[in-house]
Amino acid sequence: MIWSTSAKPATKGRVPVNMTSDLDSPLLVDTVHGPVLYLEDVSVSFDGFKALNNLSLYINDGELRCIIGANGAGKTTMMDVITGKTRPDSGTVFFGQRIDLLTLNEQQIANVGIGRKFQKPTVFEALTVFENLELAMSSNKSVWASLLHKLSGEQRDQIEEVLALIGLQEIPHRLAGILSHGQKQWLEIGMLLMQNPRVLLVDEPVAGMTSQETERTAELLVSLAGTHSVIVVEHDMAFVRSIARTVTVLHQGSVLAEGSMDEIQANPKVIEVYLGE
Ligand SMILES: Nc1ncnc2c1ncn2[C@@H]1O[C@H](COP(=O)(O)OP(=O)(O)OP(=O)(O)O)[C@@H](O)[C@H]1O
Repeated sequence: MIWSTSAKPATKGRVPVNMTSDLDSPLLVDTVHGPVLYLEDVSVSFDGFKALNNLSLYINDGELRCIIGANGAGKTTMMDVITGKTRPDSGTVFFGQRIDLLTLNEQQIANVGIGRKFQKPTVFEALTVFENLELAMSSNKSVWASLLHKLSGEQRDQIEEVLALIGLQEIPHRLAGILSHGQKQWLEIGMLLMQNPRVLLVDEPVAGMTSQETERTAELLVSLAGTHSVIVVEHDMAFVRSIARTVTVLHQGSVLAEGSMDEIQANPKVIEVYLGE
C-alpha cells in the first residue's frame, strides 16, 4: 500500500504516554484520512532471530481481516506488538492518525479501544454469563464492587444487546463453568464487546469447536465487522474462506501476500511456502 502524505499518521500530533486520562475514550481515534491500525517497518528480534522483519500492515476501519501463516510466521508476535506486550526494535505502530501505540502500555492500549481475545477462554467459571458481562463492563472496580454496583438502565441494555449478539440471551443466569467450549468463547468475545473496542484481535477462535459452533462463530465475527475492525488469526482455512474479505499471509515475519482468498490460494509464492506444505 502506498501512503499519500495526508494519510500517514502525523508524528507531530503523537499522544504522549502520560496523557492517560485522555485515553479512556475510543472516540479519540481519528481514521478520517487512513486506516484504524497502521504498522510500518516493524521488526522484533529474539536473540538475533527476527520474529518480525520490517512488517507493514494496514487495517481499515470496520474491516474483517484474516491473518494466516505457518507456525513461527510471526502472527502472535504481531498481536503482541499491537497490544503492547512486546516492544518492537524498530518501526511505527499507530491507532488511527494520532495515537502512537508504542508510547502506551498494555492497559492503556486496551483502554483506547483495542481488545484481544486469546485462544483459551478465560471467563470467570463460578459466575453467571450475565455477571461475567457485568464484570467486563467495569475495568476499575473489584469483582465484588462490580457485582454489588447497581446497573443503570443503559448498562442493562448494553448487556442485553451483547447477550443477543453472542447468542446467549436464553441463558444469562447459567454458570459460565458449565457452558460448552463454543459458548465460553462467545462469552469471552462478549466480555470484550462490553468495553466497546474499536479493534478486536481474535486468536484462533474456532480451535476445538464443533462445526455448528464454528458456523455460529463465523456469523458472529462477520456481524461485528463494520462497527468494529476485526483481525482474526486462524489456521482453519475453510473457516477463513467462510469469513474473509481480505487475507494477509505472513511468512518469516513479513507480509508474503495479501488479497482475497482466491487470490491468495492462486499465488505461487503462497503455494510454495504455505499452502503447498
Ligand atoms: N519470547 C520469545 N523468545 C524467543 N523466540 C521467540 C519468542 N516469541 C516468539 N519467538 C520466535 O519467533 C518466531 C515467531 O513466533 P510467533 O509465535 O510470532 O509465530 P506464530 O506465527 O504465532 O506461530 P504459531 O502459529 O505457531 O503460533 C518463532 O520462531 C518463535 O519461536
